[in-house]
Amino acid sequence: MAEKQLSGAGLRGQVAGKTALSTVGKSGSGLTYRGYDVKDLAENCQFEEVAHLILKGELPDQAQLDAYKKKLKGLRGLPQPLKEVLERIPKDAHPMDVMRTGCSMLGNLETEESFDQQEDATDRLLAAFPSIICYWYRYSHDGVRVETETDDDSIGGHFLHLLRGEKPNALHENVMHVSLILYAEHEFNASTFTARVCASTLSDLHSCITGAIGTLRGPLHGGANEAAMEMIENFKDPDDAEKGMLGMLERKEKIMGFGHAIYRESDPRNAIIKHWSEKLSRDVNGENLYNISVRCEEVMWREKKLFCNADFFHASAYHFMDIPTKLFTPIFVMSRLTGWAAHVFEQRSDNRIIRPSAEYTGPELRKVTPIAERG
Ligand SMILES: CC(=O)SCCNC(=O)CCNC(=O)[C@H](O)C(C)(C)COP(=O)(O)OP(=O)(O)OC[C@H]1O[C@@H](n2cnc3c(N)ncnc32)[C@H](O)[C@@H]1OP(=O)(O)O
Ligand SMILES: O=C([O-])CC(=O)C(=O)O
Repeated sequence: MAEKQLSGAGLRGQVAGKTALSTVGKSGSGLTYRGYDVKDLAENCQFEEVAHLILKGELPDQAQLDAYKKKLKGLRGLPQPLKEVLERIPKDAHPMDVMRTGCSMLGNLETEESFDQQEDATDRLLAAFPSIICYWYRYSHDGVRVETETDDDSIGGHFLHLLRGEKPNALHENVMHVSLILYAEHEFNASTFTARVCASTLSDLHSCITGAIGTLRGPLHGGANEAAMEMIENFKDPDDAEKGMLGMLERKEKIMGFGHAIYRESDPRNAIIKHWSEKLSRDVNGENLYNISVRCEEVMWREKKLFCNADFFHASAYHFMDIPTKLFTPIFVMSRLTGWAAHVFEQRSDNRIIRPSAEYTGPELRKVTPIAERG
């Protein structure tokens, strides 16, 4: 893959630190986690294997995977004070705000007292995030206090089970593995950089992750999958989508789910999730929405040479699994936690406080005028 010329505002193209965790947009492979191509991982691994790779350095063998899953299963329960906080968050709150509060509250109840607790604190969050979002969602929307300690085999299965009140089928659990793998890690993206800046002050893990959640929430980053869904569900058919997209382009509107800060001609995660979106569409008679999405992709490439990023076909894939649109970005959190935390560990292991300089554009040095003489 050709590398994009990176320069200009937004720190684009500037190396802000070192990482051994992933490569993005490098020749030979679009995206690697610790040397493995994301396509290879998505085809051959479960998400828990990839979480182990990112957080602990290597893919697990079978015994290690079984032990890791057992550990995570045992960490799904929520403390009563956290449940009480979740019950007080209104139904119309944004689920990303619920995630942010849930993470922060857990940091009060189970504070990371020293850095040697960092892996356990991360595993706890990994197991608890689906419980947090579903506990709030089911309580606020259905009046149900769900039992979060399920025996589901996987994090994605646990999430879908709590959300729907019944175990997911194999296809849906498999797509969750793929999706969580695709979203797990992405070098110095905005939310990860937030986590690293926070870590560089020697702050605690929950603060780093809470800040990262807030950064991921925006529509230019993780929030794009929700924004893409809101756009495509308003189109009647592919021709209507083409007309709508052309209008948006003419009005110079940003179209969510397209473009990327680093990739130039494709996001390697797109083809993978697109494949699964198509498969899911056939399962639920969702061909029209899938075809609308494909037409959007064609129009954006033809008109602007802009391609779908990881978020665009995630919208239809999640929709076909009957996941409410506002829960799309919290799924990203459940996955990206692995990348964020691994970057926090990496920052801590070789730390210097991150403190860049600014180019000053304000007034020259001046004297304070006494208040009575101002105005
Ligand atoms: C998992 C993720 O977080 S992936 C990213 C998710 N975000 C989105 O999908 C939001 C929509 N996309 C965007 O806003 C941008 O493409 C970003 C934020 C992802 C990257 O921003 P940048 O690095 O500034 O983009 P880039 O330099 O490639 O932009 C080139 C030009 O294309 C335009 N452009 C880029 N993306 C889009 C888009 N989605 N719709 C319309 N125009 C776009 C830019 O406005 C810019 O035009 P200009 O030169 O006239 O100002
Ligand atoms: O790298 C980025 O800027 C955004 C992105 O795709 C991600 O975080 O997955």
